[in-house]
Amino acid sequence: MNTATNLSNTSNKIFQTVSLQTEEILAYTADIIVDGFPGRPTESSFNCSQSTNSTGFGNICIWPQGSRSFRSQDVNEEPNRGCQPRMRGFSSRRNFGSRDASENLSTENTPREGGFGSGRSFGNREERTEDAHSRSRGFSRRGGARGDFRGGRGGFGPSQYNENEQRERGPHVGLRRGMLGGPTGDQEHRGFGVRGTWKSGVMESGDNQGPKVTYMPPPPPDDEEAIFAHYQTGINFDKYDTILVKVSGLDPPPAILTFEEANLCQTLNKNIAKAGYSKLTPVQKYSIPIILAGRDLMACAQTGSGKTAAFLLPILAHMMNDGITASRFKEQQEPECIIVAPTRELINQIFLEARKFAYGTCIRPVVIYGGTQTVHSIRQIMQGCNILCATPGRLMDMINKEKVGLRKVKYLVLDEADRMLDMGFGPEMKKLVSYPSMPPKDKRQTLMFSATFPEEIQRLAGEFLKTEYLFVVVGQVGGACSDVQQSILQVDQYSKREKLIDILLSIGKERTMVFVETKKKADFIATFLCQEKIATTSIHGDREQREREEALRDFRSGKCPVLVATSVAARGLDIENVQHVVNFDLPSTIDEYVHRIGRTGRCGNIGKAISFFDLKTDSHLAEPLLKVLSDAQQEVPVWLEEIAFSAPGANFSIPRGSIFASVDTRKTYQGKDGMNAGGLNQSYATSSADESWD
Ligand SMILES: Nc1ncnc2c1ncn2[C@@H]1O[C@H](COP(=O)(O)OP(=O)(O)OP(=O)(O)O)[C@@H](O)[C@H]1O
Repeated sequence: MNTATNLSNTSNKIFQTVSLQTEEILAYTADIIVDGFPGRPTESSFNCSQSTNSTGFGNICIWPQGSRSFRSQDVNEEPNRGCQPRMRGFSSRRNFGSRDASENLSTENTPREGGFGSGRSFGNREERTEDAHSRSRGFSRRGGARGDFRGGRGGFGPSQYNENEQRERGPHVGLRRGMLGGPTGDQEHRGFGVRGTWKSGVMESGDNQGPKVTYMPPPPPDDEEAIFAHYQTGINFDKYDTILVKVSGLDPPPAILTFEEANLCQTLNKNIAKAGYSKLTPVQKYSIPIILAGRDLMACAQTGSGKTAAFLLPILAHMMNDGITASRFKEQQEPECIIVAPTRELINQIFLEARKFAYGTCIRPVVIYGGTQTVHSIRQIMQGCNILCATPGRLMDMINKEKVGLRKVKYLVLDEADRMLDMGFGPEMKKLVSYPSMPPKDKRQTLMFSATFPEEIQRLAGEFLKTEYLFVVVGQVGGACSDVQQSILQVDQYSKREKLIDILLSIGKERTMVFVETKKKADFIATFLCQEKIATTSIHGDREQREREEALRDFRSGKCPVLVATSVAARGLDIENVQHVVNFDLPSTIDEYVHRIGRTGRCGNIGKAISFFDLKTDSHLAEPLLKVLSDAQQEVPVWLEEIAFSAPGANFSIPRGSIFASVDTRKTYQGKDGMNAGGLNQSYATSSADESWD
């Protein structure tokens, strides 16, 4: 209660918030003294490198024992304190500076569920806000030493904090109340009105708008060995062949069984071999011929099953066949292919894949994303660009600056398409496809990939695709990868940290991603783990891009085998050897759960996912969790079953499609006379499948 009392002296408003959440706050924070969350000293400002080197804890730092609580005005003073792990445990200090606490409260008070317009509906739409983030970071710097608290950058006002925090909390639920669909498109105004940094649907680049982002990502290594570095497929790779594949839509071309059947050019075949690919995965067997045939495609396949190559290879093959010449230095580039993805790290990864497969050709892929210097993006583009890999905010910025022309776009790829079309990014995507110079859908090929595809999104996606698009489903739409052994443990908020430590100690040095619900908590938990001498780093949307990339490098290299992450790292990231995922907090939606646990068990390798289920907050997930577990042939705890069955409105007789669209929604929504029924529901099994579709 001391915490609450202190806070009440500061602000009644805050106090009210505290009163509601005191228990939770105490559970997380009362016995932790950390370095002024949400920020913590950067290495440069706090000389953390010493601590980093000596502890091997990456870029996580702990305040020394005896430091007082953090308040924003401390910013200028902290650099002299140094940075080292405390010697004692976590129990001694409960002294929270008011602002610090108010931020904690903002975090914990953010509702788990929120509808349209609640803020929740922005999900982790990190990209749209990239420059807004950057600007606020920049402003905070003015008040302190360069590179000081990142925590300052988001501002301390609870409302702003909440907004940032909510963005990171995974997919919103607002979508279900209708999103892109409005004919007037005024959702954009609704969606963006909350922030003053969005004009005409395009994020201001930062020019004349406060301090600019100066980060220039280092160029990736360009020696052949680095370009083609890959990890081994796992023991279950061949089991992919037993998964049922369903293709719906008119006249789908037959699947191919081998790379040779794709008739790719020699250079591409060489690159495929150097990448260590000898056998197609199911999504590749079906998607490659469909894309080669010039068809639009929506494809849904489990995490880690090779969706990236499934679209890159046929696009590259087309481009090679078309005899695309190297684009020359020009003020404005007109790429033939645009690929968009929701997070910076993911788009960078896709770019690296594109670079790998395009190696030795004159096709030039380029990547641009937020959190980096705009001029750097412009420079990259101007040097020539055939395939533009971009996050939405930066892409729209470059289009508006006339650095990217859309006239020649033949291929538009939405990776993590359900995320790209939901409330967070949907308006930008709609803007992109309705841009005057963007070829209409019948003049371009539009391709969408994800492991999850809620029905509402499928319907929205239809607007972007030609009517006769094909829909490929490998396994169950929204199904978890069966190579991930899933366990659900009942753990309440107060016991989570202790349980996490137990798990991590038993895991040893195996690479583990720990997902939490908020950016703030990511910092808390990462610091807590460092304090416990577990080398940990963190990634979330409040970290500077440089720090995010450094965190990923440290995690990939094994320097920090534990990565605490928000949903920003839930989708797409393909990191070798991630053996465990821990959902310290369960996400708010089942789809997000599927993506998170899919960071392990990739490409036929096996992995484990442990999730803490808190009865107070996670009961709404019991039913969909039960379905995901049973579909993936996982053990379902009896208690989970009981909760699921006792949940109000629980109804296990509902068809799966109402939660997991196991059918093409065109069938559901267009009725018998819509899409030719003869063209729908062709089911295929790649081999020996003895299961049937439900
Ligand atoms: N045919 C193949 N043979 C060997 N390795 C492959 C093959 N296809 C893909 N891979 C590798 O499998 C890993 C996972 O692929 P990828 O990242 O494309 O999966 P994904 O389906 O997009 O996953 P997510 O849903 O998480 O985004 C990558 O390391 C990729 O290089």
